[in-house]
Amino acid sequence: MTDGAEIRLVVAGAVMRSGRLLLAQRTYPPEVAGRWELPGGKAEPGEHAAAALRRELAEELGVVVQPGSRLDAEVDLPGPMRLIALRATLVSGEPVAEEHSALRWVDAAELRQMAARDELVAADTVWVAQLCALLDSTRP
Ligand SMILES: Nc1nc2c([nH]c(=O)n2[C@H]2C[C@H](O)[C@@H](COP(=O)(O)OP(=O)(O)OP(=O)(O)O)O2)c(=O)[nH]1
Repeated sequence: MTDGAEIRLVVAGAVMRSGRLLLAQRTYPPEVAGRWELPGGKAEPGEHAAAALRRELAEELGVVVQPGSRLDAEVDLPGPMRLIALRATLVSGEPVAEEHSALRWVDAAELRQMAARDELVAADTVWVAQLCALLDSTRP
């Protein structure tokens, strides 16, 4: 238990298209700057995960997404925060890095390679196996 501080929910989006996953490169804080993550952000108090993801991806990437099912793992982060990820489908718009330094679409092999090279935000490595399986099953 903590000192009673509320645990803040962080919702990340696994946006997949044609066997590729959208990754975004963080610009801050310094300890994770340059590493790649699933785009997303903190839910407002009382905000549902899907609504938070729609809002964050509109703000960060300028797109409309349809949130879907949750990835298996969740991660407790300092703060305290709890990180979850939802699959998401692009409904309209093409992602633009409004708040990240870069975006890239990776296939399963590239995602595995980035994880092996320690290029991902540490917490996100819990999803690599599941994401690779999903990417391989949706490859065109
Ligand atoms: N968005 C996102 N955040 C992640 C991931 N993995 C991970 O450890 N985090 C951490 C980094 C941050 O400490 C926290 C989310 O912060 P954020 O900076 O994305 O949140 P936000 O968009 O609401 O930003 P802010 O207004 O608080 O600056 O969760 C991930 O895949 N996506």
